[in-house]
Amino acid sequence: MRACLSEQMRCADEVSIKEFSISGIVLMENAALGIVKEIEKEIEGGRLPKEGEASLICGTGNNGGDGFAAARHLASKGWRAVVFICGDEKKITGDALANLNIIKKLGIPILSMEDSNIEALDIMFGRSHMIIDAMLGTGFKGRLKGNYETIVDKINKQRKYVLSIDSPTGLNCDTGFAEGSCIKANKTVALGLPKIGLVINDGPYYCGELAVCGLSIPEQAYDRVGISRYLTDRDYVSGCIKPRKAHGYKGTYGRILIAAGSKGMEGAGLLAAKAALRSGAGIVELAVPLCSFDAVRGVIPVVITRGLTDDGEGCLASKSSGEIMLALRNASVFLMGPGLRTSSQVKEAVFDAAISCNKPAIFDADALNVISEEPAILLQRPESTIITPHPAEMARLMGISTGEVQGNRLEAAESFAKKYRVIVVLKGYRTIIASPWGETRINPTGNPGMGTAGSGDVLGGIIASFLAQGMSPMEAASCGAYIHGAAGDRAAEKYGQWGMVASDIIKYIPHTIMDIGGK
Ligand SMILES: NC(=O)C1=CN([C@@H]2O[C@H](COP(=O)(O)OP(=O)(O)OC[C@H]3O[C@@H](n4cnc5c(N)ncnc54)[C@H](OP(=O)(O)O)[C@@H]3O)[C@@H](O)[C@H]2O)[C@@H](O)CC1
Ligand SMILES: Nc1ncnc2c1ncn2[C@@H]1O[C@H](COP(=O)(O)OP(=O)(O)O)[C@@H](O)[C@H]1O
Ligand SMILES: [K+]
Repeated sequence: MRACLSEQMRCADEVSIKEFSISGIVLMENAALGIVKEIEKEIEGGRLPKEGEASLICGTGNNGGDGFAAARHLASKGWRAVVFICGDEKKITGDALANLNIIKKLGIPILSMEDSNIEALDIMFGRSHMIIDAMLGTGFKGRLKGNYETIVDKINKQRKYVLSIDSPTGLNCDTGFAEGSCIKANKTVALGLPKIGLVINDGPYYCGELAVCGLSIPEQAYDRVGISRYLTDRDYVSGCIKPRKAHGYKGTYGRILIAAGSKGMEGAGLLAAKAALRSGAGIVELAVPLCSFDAVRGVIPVVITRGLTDDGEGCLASKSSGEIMLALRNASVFLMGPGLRTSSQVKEAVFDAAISCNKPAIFDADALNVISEEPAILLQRPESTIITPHPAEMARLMGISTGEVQGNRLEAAESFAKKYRVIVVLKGYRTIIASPWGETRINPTGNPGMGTAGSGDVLGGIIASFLAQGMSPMEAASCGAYIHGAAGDRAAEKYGQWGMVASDIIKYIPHTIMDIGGK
């Protein structure tokens, strides 16, 4: 599913209205119908009563207009709808005014949020079964002005069921951050497309459950605006996970070479190897420094192991790159980095391999730490490249602070992907997958329990596996992140976020893939 900036949504609305003649009032009516449909789902789920009192807090823009129209539909379904207008009623124009005039004629109670009424709000809200936040949507800028902040705080204090229309008021729906007070909704009904800020950073916290009402805006309108950011969903992933061919054999599903590990860090490569096999790779070969060879040989009987020349101090020697190149002749995909450490010899080995490896490659962990000394090396890669940095590794690669990366994760991933022509998988809450050609995907799965040693190694293995089985690099990175997170969510259900470890994520990869449609 696509996700967009508020400005892009405004353009798509405009294209629908002007080029496809879907008038604004139709879009607003569709919004109201979509909102009421989502409320009915809550009633079916027992989270709301069938009828009751609904307070609709409406702003003076079109977000408020959606609220006026929703009040009419709720009233027709037996709800006692009470509309509160925030701000100067004289500012209401166009479709919003048309809907306000209708509810006035219908006799739906309308109260102005004059300062004098504010103190009475606690009592009014206290009576409601549901509060609908139709104050501000994509037109909101900066920090809440006037009495909005007080109203938002009062609504949050009520702990009533709150449904936000299009975006929780106070949330910057482009960045996913709130500068001041912000509605904490139970459910947010995004109109048209979900705005990016609803799905990254603090957005999901404020939105609660996210539902999307398409408003009947045609895909062509989004194409016209050039919206190329997506929220990866189940349908996308199941479309990429193809049934295995009846005549397939292990060679059909790729051979992965993993170069990983150093003395005492043997687990990283093993986790990646096992994750790759559990997600369908045909053959996995794990190459480690000779000094680590005994620690990995035979640990996973189905993994081929190989020793590479070490530097006598527990890490890869620079000349191991020649041996890696030899091993790569039979491989279809290369994964390098987990647990390598960062000596100067490791750096040479990584740089040689990066330049010479003419197979699709994934660089992770310490491979990225050494590449961050000269990221331009990535431009010399002869084949497609995926990098999987966590925020601190991304910061090192970009020469900025981790805070700067986290403050603008989309921009960080997208700019690096374009500059160095690689697919960036910027890990963490809502992993971002950015491509050099402008397509970006946001991953919705995963949980804080995945902040556990080795979890990233598992991700590298899954992505390598999908790549080896024929997915495009962008598909492999996006589906890899999705399956990794979804398997992590299952692991958290079983062991809890506190108790789960990286190997638990691997345990749930097969079931997760089966659930998505893989046989
Ligand atoms: N055809 C369409 O386009 C469709 C649009 N749709 C709906 O319209 C919504 C967008 O509508 P919109 O553009 O009217 O903006 P909206 O979110 O109502 O806010 C405008 C108001 O915000 C105010 N304001 C701004 N910053 C503020 C602050 N910091 N603190 C306080 N106030 C602030 C600003 O006041 P001003 O700054 O002008 O004084 C102005 O009054 C969209 O989210 C969706 O719900 C759907 O119905 C589908 C069809
Ligand atoms: N709060 C979270 N929500 C979702 N995923 C998370 C969260 N915290 C961590 N993860 C995921 O866990 C993995 C951690 O990777 P990484 O930091 O490289 O760990 P390690 O180096 O120990 O293997 C990443 O895939 C990341 O996206
Ligand atoms: K809103």
